[in-house]
Amino acid sequence: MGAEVIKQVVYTAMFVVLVVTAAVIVRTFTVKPRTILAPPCTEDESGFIRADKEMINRFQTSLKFETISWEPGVYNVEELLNIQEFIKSLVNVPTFLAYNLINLPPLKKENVDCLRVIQELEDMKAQIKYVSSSQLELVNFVKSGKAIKRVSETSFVSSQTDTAHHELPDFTSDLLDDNLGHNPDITPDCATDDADSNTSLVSTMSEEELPYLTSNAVGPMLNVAQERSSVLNTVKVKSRVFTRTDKHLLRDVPKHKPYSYTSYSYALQSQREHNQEYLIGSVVGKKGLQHGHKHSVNANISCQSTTDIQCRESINVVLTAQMNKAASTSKEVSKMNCTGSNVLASTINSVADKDNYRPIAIKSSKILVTTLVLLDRLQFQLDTSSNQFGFKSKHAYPTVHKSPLVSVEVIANYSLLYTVHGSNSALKPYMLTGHLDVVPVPEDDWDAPPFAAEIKNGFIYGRGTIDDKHIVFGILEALEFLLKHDFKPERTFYIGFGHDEEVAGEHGAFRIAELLTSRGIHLDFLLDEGPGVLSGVIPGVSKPVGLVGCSEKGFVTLKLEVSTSGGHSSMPEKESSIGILAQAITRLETNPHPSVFGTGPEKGTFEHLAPEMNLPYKMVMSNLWLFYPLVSRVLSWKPSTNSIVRTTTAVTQFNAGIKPNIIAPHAEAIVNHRIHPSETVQDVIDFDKKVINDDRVKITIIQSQEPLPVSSYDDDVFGWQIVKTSILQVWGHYGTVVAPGLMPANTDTRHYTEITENIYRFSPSFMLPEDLSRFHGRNERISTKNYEEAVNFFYHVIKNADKAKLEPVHKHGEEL
Ligand SMILES: CCCCCCCC/C=C\CCCCCCCC(=O)N[C@@H](CC(N)=O)C(=O)O
Repeated sequence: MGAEVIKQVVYTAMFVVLVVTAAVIVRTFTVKPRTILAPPCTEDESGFIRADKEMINRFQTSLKFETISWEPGVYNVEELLNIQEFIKSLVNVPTFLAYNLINLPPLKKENVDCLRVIQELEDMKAQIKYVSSSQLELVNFVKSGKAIKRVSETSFVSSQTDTAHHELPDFTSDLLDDNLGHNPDITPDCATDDADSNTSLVSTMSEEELPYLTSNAVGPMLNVAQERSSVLNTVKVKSRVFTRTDKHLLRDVPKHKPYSYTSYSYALQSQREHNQEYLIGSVVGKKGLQHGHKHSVNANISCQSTTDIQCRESINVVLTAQMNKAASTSKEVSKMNCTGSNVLASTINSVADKDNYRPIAIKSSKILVTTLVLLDRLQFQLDTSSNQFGFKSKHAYPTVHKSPLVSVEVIANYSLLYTVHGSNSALKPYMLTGHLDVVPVPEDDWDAPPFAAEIKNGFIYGRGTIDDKHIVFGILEALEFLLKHDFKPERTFYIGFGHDEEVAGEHGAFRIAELLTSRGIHLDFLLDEGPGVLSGVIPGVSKPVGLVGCSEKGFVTLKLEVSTSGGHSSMPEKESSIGILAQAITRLETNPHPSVFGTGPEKGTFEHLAPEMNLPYKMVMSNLWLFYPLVSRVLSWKPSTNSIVRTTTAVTQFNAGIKPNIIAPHAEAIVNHRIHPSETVQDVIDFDKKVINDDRVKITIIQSQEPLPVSSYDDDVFGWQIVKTSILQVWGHYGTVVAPGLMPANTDTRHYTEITENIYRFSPSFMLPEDLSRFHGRNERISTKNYEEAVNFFYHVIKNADKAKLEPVHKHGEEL
């Protein structure tokens, strides 16, 4: 009886194995490539867009500009004076960015949304927690007269002195009378009084001291910065006072206008004697007199310290003080249009010429980057309806910018929205997006300088080459070519270039999406940056894979903190804050989030690629129902493939301790998770808490974003097919196959989920495994050939998407 049962079990098991094996074999040999439905472009319509010298040159020029939006504004004062000239010299540089810098229309006060500016100022105050105490500190400095005294005591060397002393504004008085920026009684007339008291104050100063007085907004700033810095070295401060800045920096006020300006810019630079660290501060101010009434004095102060972040904070305090003042004059809005705007306008006018209010973001070998996130917060709404950009004839893409079919809007001061008007309003519009900003270069040990756009062995090196200026300029080149060849689209499409994607797009893409939503626009599909054409990256596939992100991982950034009593290092407790936190971090790293492979769009990746794989892989990948655990394990080995298998954990910052013999009472770390689409932010936190299992570790959320929805990659979905077909048109001759996938990083697409269900992420970059680390890393580059392919890719997208519907091209489609 027992033997009979065993026999039955063995037979059953053999039968099961046989059936499974048969199923695996059948499946392996019957999988077929997916259908392409979208119509390819015909050669005669297109020709091929050849990347000639000019096209490459336009792209190279774009790489010499850096637009970063994530650090507080920092100017290299030494070079400020060159900028105006530099900008002028750019007028004929045929680049899109040059147009951005040069040809924006002048600020029109009547178009400034005052209430919004003021609201933004208020928001800003709320965000900057340390402001009130530091501001008080500054004001007290000034009130006690310490500031001036201290500045005078420091060994200043004046390189230039101003000859028109009696006209110098006193920024200190602004700070004082402003009463921390909350005095609602401040009016333009108060500014008149300020100016008078300045004069008397000035008259008590000796000739030599004058420059220091005029820098008295910087003086306390430096003092605060120095006080906060724990370095006790003597600081030698070199004062450089620029003469009347209308000569150097500011515009000449047209004589016929019934107002006049006196404008000033002062800069201080200090150099620590031994370690060559620099502290640079600048004050830019403007006093306006209009119709006999003096307007307020405004100042903007910026500072850079190579070593002391506190310094920058203190400078922001002063800037905020000025802004607070502006906000407090809201009563006067109607009279003065918008005082908040004046603060900014004075800043802007100080570095740009007459017709430009736009801040400058340039980096070349000569000019240092300036970044203006503080200004970003104050978003002017410009009236661009007249489309009066002065760049048209000079611009690199004149046809695009002249075409009656194209309108351009500046969004949130820096971002751009192009509308290419189609003739058939029955066709649902689509959108192409990219971003203008780049990430900084933390180290410059590149094979070629990161902002020189040098070509070496056929590759253009530069920050932004693959992230993401090739998209911005690829789209513009393709559109220029098409319009030149009389292309008149039937389907309307939008092109959105955000300016702050690298910091989550909360100003640029967010506002573009908001605007489109307010216009009731719903898109058929949207295409943004994403993975690319990957060769040798996906295991088992020898052909290049055009991987299109159909979803995007979410993220949560957590702060982990441990606080203990600290104390003398000679009598330590058994555990320290650092030790406890380190243990928590170790637990997180040694207990990765579980594999959820196969529950998101990565399943589609392998379903699409299985038919293209070599036999063993083909067998495994076309039978994921059986081999999930094995595949998941193999994919976990490499960071790039591991990123699609699970929610990842990256410990990105760790801070604790100040001195070798002090036990750090406080330790904190930042952990950045990228969340797989089948999980949520809460799942991740719950998991972490369980793994850490220590109540002494306080966990707070810094920022989070749920994973984005999965867009359809069915054969009958228009957008998917457009992207797929266009990839094959450009890279098909390499035997490229297209597959849907999961975008492991984030893009601007998070802001567009309300206006379309079909979001695809694909960068027209040909990538080998070693190229993946070039994103945000060293030696970012693109081959000139690849750039040409990028342009042609967008050419095909625009042509393909202009068709009304999909038509089958291959008949052999079969579901897996
Ligand atoms: C079997 C499939 C293997 C899949 C391999 C994945 C290969 C991925 C290839 C390229 C990834 C491209 C990553 C570019 C990221 C650019 C976007 C970015 O950096 N975003 C930032 C900022 C933001 N928008 O939040 C980010 O932190 O994610």
